[in-house]
Amino acid sequence: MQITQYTNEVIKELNRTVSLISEESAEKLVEHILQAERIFVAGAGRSGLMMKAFAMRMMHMGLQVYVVGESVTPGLSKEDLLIIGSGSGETKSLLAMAAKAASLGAAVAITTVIPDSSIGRLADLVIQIPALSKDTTDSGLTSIQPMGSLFEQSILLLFDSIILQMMIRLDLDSSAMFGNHANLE
Ligand SMILES: O=C([C@H](O)CO)[C@H](O)[C@H](O)COP(=O)(O)O
Repeated sequence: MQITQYTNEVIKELNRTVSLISEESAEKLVEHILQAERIFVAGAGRSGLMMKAFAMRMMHMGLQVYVVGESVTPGLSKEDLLIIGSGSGETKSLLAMAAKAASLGAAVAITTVIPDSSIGRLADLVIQIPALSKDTTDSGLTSIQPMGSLFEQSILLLFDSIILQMMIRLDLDSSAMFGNHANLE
């Protein structure tokens, strides 16, 4: 298959996947974000890269947002929201973070393939992504892509769409957000 044909197949997979995400749970994530004092995001590997991309856009919106594990990230408190991106919902470091956040009384949200995963069961809000997790072989879903690619792409698109809705809610446009763009590049 040619590379551009692969791209078309990936887009079809994404179309199928994002159309099955619950609008209600996505809206609830928006509410949680807007009500939180500060937002912390966490994820490992490629899922973590998508969480960083989401954090960057929220920073552009003027929200107080931190990536867990960065040297300047402060402690979490009960007024805060922790958003985890984990296809499997089982990544040990993230499970420990979710448990700690819950014990501190902070709200925990997760985007995951498996709502009934260890982190999913701990979370206050679960957004299910009907994709494959990195080691799923028998979910009944198929993808031409390896491991968690479909999940990772789907959350990136979901988060970018959540940003679009929050821009309306906060009356922000791209040029206002550009005011917060990095200028030491
Ligand atoms: O890097 C990863 C990826 O699956 C490769 O496609 C994962 O995002 C990383 O291992 C974290 O896993 P999950 O917590 O299950 O998303």
